Amino acid sequence: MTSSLVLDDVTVARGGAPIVRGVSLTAPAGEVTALLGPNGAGKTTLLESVSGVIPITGGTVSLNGGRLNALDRVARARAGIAHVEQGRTVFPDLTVAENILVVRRGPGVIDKALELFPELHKRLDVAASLLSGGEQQMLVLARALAARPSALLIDEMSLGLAPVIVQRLLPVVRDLAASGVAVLLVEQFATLALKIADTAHVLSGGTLTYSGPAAGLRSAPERLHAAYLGEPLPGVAGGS
Ligand SMILES: Nc1ncnc2c1ncn2[C@@H]1O[C@H](COP(=O)(O)OP(=O)(O)OP(=O)(O)O)[C@@H](O)[C@H]1O
Repeated sequence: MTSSLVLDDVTVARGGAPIVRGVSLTAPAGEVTALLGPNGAGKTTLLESVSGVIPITGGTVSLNGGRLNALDRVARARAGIAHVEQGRTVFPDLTVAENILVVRRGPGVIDKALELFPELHKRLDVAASLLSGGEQQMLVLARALAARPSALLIDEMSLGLAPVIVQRLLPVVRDLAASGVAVLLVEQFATLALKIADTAHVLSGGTLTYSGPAAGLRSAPERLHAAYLGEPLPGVAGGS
């Protein structure tokens, strides 16, 4: 069986109102799956329902064939879900090394987590609050990796970062996926996400309006635009 994160007909409500409706998608190990869509479409809500921050109200979420619905957030993390939430949530008073060791202790943990981030390796004893925004985002990613996840959910990695930093981070996300992780990437800058994504899904008004190869949107901005506006694209919407 190929390892992957699978959402089947997922519905999520907030404050009694349905926000996400009938979303089915697969994020396979080794690939970057982009989840795009306009503000308020429900992207963050969907990621939160996968990691267990909020419950799903219908459908199933499974990882590597195991159903996650009944598991709380901690159990889902143990099962292999890592969630990098919006806002670069480092522990500001802890050093770079300590931020990683919070997740896992043991020989080689820091070296392994920082394999893709040589700039952080030079600053192991620096308090996280003294890092730049880009370095903090790297640390959040490194910390997520320390848990050795099967699936990594990344919410708006580029928020507030200079384009040059985002350009540095994107290939890292690609490498991460190449190491065997299923990456589900929510990103406000669709063109950036499409550069590294294998597959893309567009969520508009809580439902998927495009599911297909990222290349299908990279080369056709008008299709991306139509999907953002909520126009289901024939033959590709709603699938996995
Ligand atoms: N805690 C909450 N209680 C009730 N409604 C909420 C809550 N959080 C978000 N919402 C609503 O859910 C909808 C989807 O929000 P969500 O943050 O998931 O969208 P998004 O696609 O991630 O948007 P953005 O790109 O702006 O972050 C919005 O209408 C929002 O107002």
